[in-house]
Amino acid sequence: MNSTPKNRNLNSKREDYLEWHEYFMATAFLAAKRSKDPCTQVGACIVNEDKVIVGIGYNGMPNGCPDDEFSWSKETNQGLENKHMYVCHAEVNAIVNKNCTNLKNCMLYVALFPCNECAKVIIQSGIKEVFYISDKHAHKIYTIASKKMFDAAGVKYRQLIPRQKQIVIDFSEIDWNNMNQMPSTPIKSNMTNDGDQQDRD
Ligand SMILES: Nc1ccn([C@H]2C[C@H](O)[C@@H](COP(=O)(O)O)O2)c(=O)n1
Ligand SMILES: [Zn+2]
Repeated sequence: MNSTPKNRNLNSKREDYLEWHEYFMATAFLAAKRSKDPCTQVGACIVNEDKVIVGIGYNGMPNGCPDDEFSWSKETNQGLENKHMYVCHAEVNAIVNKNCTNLKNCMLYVALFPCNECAKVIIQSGIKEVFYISDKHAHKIYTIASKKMFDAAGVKYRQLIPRQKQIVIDFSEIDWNNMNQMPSTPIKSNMTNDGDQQDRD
């Protein structure tokens, strides 16, 4: 997939570029890298009819609920110490983070098939199609409920089978000569706050 300058033909169009589905799903997977969930990191990316990304989200604690204070455990049945009480799913965060008026006829890309709570919000938002990679909870009642609602509401869903298992992001690609000669120094970020996606300051 990634060709180095040495073996790349610089006189004709690249052939190994990402196709749209891969690009949007990879964007969802990149967003998932922001998740603090120790067990499962999920990202979601919403795309409009013009193939413009209009919303991105990942699973995380709600606004104002510090992710180093709220429990990330799921081992306990003690309701208040179980993360499932609190975590906002990636799909809902992508929907509430939308940067357009409405999501009518949009497509949603998400790693895991949406649960029933997200399915309700997806339907209400106007999203018309869901692309996912894994349906590993297909046997669970909440997934069956999701599909029942999607079928009734006319929301299509389709599993994506990626052409390759991995897409590598290599920061040194943009300046191959210089960056590969540099000692590996940490990338400095000017973002002082590592707050979650709703923290804008
Ligand atoms: N479609 C989905 C499915 C799951 N999530 C989130 C919810 C939790 O933070 C995590 C699943 O945790 P697990 O039960 O695997 O420990 O993934 C989501 O955002 N969207
Ligand atoms: Zn959900």
